[in-house]
Amino acid sequence: MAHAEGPGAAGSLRAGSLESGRQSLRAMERTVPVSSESPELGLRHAEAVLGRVLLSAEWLLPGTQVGRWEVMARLGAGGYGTTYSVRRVGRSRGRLYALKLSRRPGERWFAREAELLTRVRHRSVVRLISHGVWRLGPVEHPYLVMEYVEGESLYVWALARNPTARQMTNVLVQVLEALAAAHRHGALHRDFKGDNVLITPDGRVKVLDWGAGWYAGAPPLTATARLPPGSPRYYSPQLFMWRVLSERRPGAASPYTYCVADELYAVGVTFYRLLTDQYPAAQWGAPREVSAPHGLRAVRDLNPHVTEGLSDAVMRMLAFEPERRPESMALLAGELRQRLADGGPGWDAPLFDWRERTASGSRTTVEADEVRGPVMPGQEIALRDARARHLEDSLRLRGARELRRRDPAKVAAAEARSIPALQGRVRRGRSHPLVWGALAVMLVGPLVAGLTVWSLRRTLAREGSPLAVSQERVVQQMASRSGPEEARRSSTGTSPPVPFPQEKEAMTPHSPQQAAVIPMPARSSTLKRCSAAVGAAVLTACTGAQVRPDASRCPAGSLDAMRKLSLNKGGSGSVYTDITRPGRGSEELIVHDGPIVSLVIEQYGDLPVGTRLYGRLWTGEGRVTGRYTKAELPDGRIYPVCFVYGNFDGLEWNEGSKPGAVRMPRTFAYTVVNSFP
Ligand SMILES: Nc1ncnc2c1ncn2[C@@H]1O[C@H](COP(=O)(O)OP(=O)(O)OP(=O)(O)O)[C@@H](O)[C@H]1O
Repeated sequence: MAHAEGPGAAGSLRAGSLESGRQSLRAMERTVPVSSESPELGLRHAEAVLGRVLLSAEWLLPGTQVGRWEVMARLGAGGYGTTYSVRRVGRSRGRLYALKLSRRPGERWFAREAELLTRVRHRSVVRLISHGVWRLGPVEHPYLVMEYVEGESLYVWALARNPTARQMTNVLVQVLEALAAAHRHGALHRDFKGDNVLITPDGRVKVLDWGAGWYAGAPPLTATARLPPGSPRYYSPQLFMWRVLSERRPGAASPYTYCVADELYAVGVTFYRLLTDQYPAAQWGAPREVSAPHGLRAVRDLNPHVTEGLSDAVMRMLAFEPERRPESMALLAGELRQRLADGGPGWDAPLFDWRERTASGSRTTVEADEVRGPVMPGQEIALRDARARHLEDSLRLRGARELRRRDPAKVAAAEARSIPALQGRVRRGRSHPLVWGALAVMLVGPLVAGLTVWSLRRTLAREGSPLAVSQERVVQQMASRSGPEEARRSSTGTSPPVPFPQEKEAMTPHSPQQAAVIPMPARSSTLKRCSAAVGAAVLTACTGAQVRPDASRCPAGSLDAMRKLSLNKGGSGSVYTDITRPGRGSEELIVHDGPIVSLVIEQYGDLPVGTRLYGRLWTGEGRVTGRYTKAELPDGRIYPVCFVYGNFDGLEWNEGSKPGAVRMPRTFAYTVVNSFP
């Protein structure tokens, strides 16, 4: 249950919080611009502005107490307030919550949001814990305390993950179910967009920001507003035209009655953008053309990777006439669930092509979060705010430049970032086998599909398949719209993990017997296909069972590289055996002879979670042995390494294995060696 905390209970700025604020001076020195290069002077300057900074509801220092809540960090600011992560006072290791503090006193949106969140309880709607008013001097700022959602906004998630149609549809279904729950309670969100949805590392949806919402009998948000709140890009054609009319003839039109059909349209706009990287064009009148029954280009026209079922659902939400949109969110959710259950392989391919890897020198650098520089006393907050906004704008612009293609390294890094969160959940005993399933699917789903699609397209393109040519053309058309730089890039997707020269050597079997089994140098078209592809299906079709390789030296430079990475002989860490094979950690995996790409899921030395290990497996003689010769870190750095799969002796076959198709645990380990045994 959510609790209301009155001004009395909320309390005001306490001596304790001032004290803890002082203790945070060094931290503040990092975040508040200082006017001196000397740390001591900087500290004094920071102390001088401490009072001013503490007095802003927009920039509370860690340690500040708001009612029963202690501020940990600032999460971000929106149109009406600032959100902080908080803990209950006195519970330094307790659970995190999100506290949204109103910028202005007596903000009505907060009461509206609290009321809506109290009415709408659903697993995909952020949970309200408590609400109250924080007194800062004579001013009262309303605040809400909500469950803390560890996750990314829907747009960020989609850009960083390159999800499949199935994953995207799962998200859409959860969104529809959350909004349907609100509709059942006679409430509307009225500001639905991708920025107001968080996706947790295990793929769960939380719809946020209900302050603009509506329920029967809700008091007006402002005395004069006749226009429903929300973002114009997400307005339905009816709402858009009403707005144009009311601007031309103020006072002539009666207030707009926002309804479920408008909310459906906003969901349609969000998913149109997610699936095509662009907003739908504004619809000014009912479409007449048969070829474009909605007056919009269909999602599948713009992005052929979107399945028909998903494209169709989004286009129906965007129908010009409200009565042609789905009857209810719940019905559409049910329909999509059914489509998912019946779905074919198209549902499991990533929605966007992979970007060709750029040279490491051309990688963009990430700007530091800090905002530094000289500042006039008294201007700290305004300047800081302006700089933070500028930083956000440039990050957004950079995001926009990444249209159309997704970067496999970024996807791997994003996936690696969510592993600790999921592991934390497992450790806290709140895990469910499904979590691991979801993790595995999220980890490897996009990669398997991306790599397999890449390999197939590459192979087809080489052989001049008409399908490849036509897909290529569509992709080029899409790329050319996304900017000159993007258009210049080749459209063949990510580069394969081609072995280093030394890697090739370490992987090439030395005994004549082995050489007979794998005709490596042969250049038949089938073998070319094999060597280009990482997709497991292609690989396994091409390679046969082999025996254990001979002992050999480590790849050149690997010993130095491993020293640099603090990787000592005998040390080990856990890996997902094959990043191209999704599934639960507890499930078995069939491995075959040939190249393998594993994903590090446990840090050892300076080899972080999310590192990709490139190597080779051999399955002969009742044991699986493997060697890794290249490590690609999530930040794109590549090192030669000398690891064995499992330990020095490899791993005995599990029951039911046969040469060339051996049952193995899906998660296993690597061991650092100084020569291959
Ligand atoms: N319950 C929550 N758990 C974790 N993070 C949250 C939570 N609620 C909000 N946030 C994050 O806090 C930041 C600020 O959110 P806030 O709702 O204040 O503004 P906004 O959504 O960015 O803007 P606006 O409200 O104007 O649409 C966002 O990055 C948001 O993702």
